[in-house]
Amino acid sequence: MTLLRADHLIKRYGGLTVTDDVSMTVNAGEIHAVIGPNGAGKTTLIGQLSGEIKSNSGTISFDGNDITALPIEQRVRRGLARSYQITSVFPDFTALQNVALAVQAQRGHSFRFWEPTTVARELNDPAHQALELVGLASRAGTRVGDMAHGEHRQLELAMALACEPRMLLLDEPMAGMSQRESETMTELLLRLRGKYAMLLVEHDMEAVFALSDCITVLVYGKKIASGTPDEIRRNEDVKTAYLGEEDDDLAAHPAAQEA
Ligand SMILES: Nc1ncnc2c1ncn2[C@@H]1O[C@H](COP(=O)(O)OP(=O)(O)OP(=O)(O)O)[C@@H](O)[C@H]1O
Repeated sequence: MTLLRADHLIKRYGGLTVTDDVSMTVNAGEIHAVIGPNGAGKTTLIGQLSGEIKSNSGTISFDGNDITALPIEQRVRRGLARSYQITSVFPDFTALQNVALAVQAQRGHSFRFWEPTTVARELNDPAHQALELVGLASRAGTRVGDMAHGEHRQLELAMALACEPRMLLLDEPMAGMSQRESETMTELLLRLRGKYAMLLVEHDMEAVFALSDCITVLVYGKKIASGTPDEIRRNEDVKTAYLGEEDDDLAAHPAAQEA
């Protein structure tokens, strides 16, 4: 079942077309990766889908409803959540407090007339569940400023999950991670697959090929290919697009060399 559908999205900055007529679909429960060389427009596309960036043209529908004109918070309430950047957390607060604040932000003002103890439970229970889901239950009382980088990225995910999404937009969840941390995040996303649809922008090709049901390749804002990991590995246009890329060289990656 198609959960998210983007049709003919265009984003221009002056004379530069950053998203160039991109159409794609993401099915419920599936992990759909968007890859491409630096500057291909991946982060911009995520911004357009989340509502942070206004498209010049094109439409986005979620669960069959047109959400093109909806602001971020209304998209979140419908179940389309972008993983928070760690810069938006409070380092002196605990992990639990930060996730509880994300729950509160998502639920808006509905607690105004409630008893404080009820408010605390209504915020802390889903926050605890989200921490449990990402494997941070034992760190609930830890000050966020004292947590490791990998744990910060898990926390960002917990904050997005606390909003009870149906689909997550994940912009480089493995960025800056050690090999071990990256493997932990890959295992975590694999556990969440099926329950949540995910659009994943990631430079770690090992993770992308291990996780994805479908991969879309962007180059200079244009979609040049979309298909299963096997189809993408074998695609000549994709191999050509990545030649010369030192860091992200798809052709040089073990996952790609299996083909
Ligand atoms: N606000 C902006 N104003 C002007 N140009 C922008 C703006 N945001 C992005 N761009 C340009 O759009 C292009 C795509 O940027 P974007 O960050 O979406 O690419 P990306 O594929 O996510 O790159 P990376 O892999 O390096 O994160 C780049 O050329 C970038 O310089």
